Amino acid sequence: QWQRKKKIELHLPPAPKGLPIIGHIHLLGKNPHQDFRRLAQQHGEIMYMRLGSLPIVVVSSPAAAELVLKTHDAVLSDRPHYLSTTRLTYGHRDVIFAPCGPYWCNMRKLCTLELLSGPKINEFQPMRRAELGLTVEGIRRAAEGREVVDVSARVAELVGDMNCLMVFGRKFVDRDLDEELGFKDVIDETTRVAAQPNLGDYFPSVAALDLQGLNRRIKKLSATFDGFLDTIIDDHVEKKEQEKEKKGWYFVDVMMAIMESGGAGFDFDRRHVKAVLLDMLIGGIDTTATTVDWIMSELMKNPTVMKKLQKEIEEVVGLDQMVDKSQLSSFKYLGCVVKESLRLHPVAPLLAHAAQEECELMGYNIPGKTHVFVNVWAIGRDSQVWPDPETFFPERFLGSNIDLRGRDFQLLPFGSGRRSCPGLQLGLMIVQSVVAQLVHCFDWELPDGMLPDQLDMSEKYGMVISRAKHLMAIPTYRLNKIV
Ligand code: HEM
Repeated sequence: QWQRKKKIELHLPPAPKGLPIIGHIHLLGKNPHQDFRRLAQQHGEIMYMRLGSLPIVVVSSPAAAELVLKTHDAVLSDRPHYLSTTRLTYGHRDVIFAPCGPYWCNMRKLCTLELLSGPKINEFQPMRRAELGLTVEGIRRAAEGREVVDVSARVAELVGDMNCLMVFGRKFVDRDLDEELGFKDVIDETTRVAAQPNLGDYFPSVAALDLQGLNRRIKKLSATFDGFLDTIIDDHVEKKEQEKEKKGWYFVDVMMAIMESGGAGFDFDRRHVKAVLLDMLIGGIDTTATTVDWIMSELMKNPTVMKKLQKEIEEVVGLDQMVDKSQLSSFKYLGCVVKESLRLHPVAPLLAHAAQEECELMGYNIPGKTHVFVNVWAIGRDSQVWPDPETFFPERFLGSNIDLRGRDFQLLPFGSGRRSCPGLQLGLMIVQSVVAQLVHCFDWELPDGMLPDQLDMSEKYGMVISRAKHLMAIPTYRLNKIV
């Protein structure tokens, strides 16, 4: 009776009309971020919905985002837990899905210190430069034969290699992870399956039936990763035995050393190591590669912007050499292009948070454990926030001090607050250097006489929103000599 009374007293945010039992599930299709935006246009910047038995709140304005990510950050920075993420993360022993608390806080600090800090990022700069050089050379050869290049696949491979070299100290070929699917394909498939609405999450009583077969698929994928990570860890243990005196430590070694020392100060076994390593793979590769993919797509769709960017880089670098990392900070227009692309294509369109306990938001009651989504995708396309929002126009950022690091709530591609992306510096640096190099070293043309405005920009929903179709283009080498 007390609970019923409490329910009646709750002043919940406005909600679309729901149905008995299923609530609002029927209102969501293949692209929930787009559906949430459409619904928010009718019901407002803060909206309450129920997916089966699961209460959710969606916010879709900079002011509401600030309340979630700054004002009420302490209460709203838990993560939603789903059947898929629970399995993939060894029961939330990672960083991305770990509940707020000492474990999450310590692991996040550790990842920042050992992999994502400025000095660590610099340590791996020569490796990243060499990998970029290999990719440019591969594309240059394709250009000689006027081949159509799968830009999406090349970028994914490059970013995957860079990331694996930093985390594991070696690269992998496709079949190292799965006999049939490629490395990036398995990561892609995982983020896609994990993001698919699972009836078992909405109706826990039918979870065991696995009506959509999603639990089976995620079980198979997590077994693939588990075997892969076990092999890597075993290799490192063996290598350490043989090369005791050698330094050359990679992130995996640091994790293993903490585990073996027993001095973490919190529970830390092989499952924790694997969960965190998986975060660095899934959190680092797909996000960065997809960001580059969207930027290259927008540049090919907008040839005048491409030319202007090439000119900016050429004026500093000339046409006799590749771009050097030290030159990146002088490319103001490149910064605008990156921001503008992330405004239209934030790779994580919904920041997924959860309420640790009941709180008040914009005068409404938010019950404890409610999932709170910040629709960054909708904010980036809101005409009240951005003039002519659907147009790709990097110049809107010239002379503006709107930043993408989480200070300005109209542009949140890396989130904001205590759950914001710890890989921002690394991710942004890789994005800028890859785009600068691809644009500087090559002219790009769409295949089969396709005109720029015919390029299909459809999205494919997942934990990361990627292009529905790979970006294909014909490169022409534009430097004066082979570098
Ligand atoms: C362009 C590249 C990247 C983008 C756009 C991006 C974006 C994001 C976003 C939007 C979040 C969630 C923020 C929130 O919930 O408020 C996040 C979290 C996270 N990202 Fe990134 N990210 C990128 C690169 C990376 C890289 C390179 C790594 C590491 C190798 C990384 C590791 C993480 C981790 C561990 C979290 C979870 C943080 C936590 O829950 O405490 N990210 N990222």
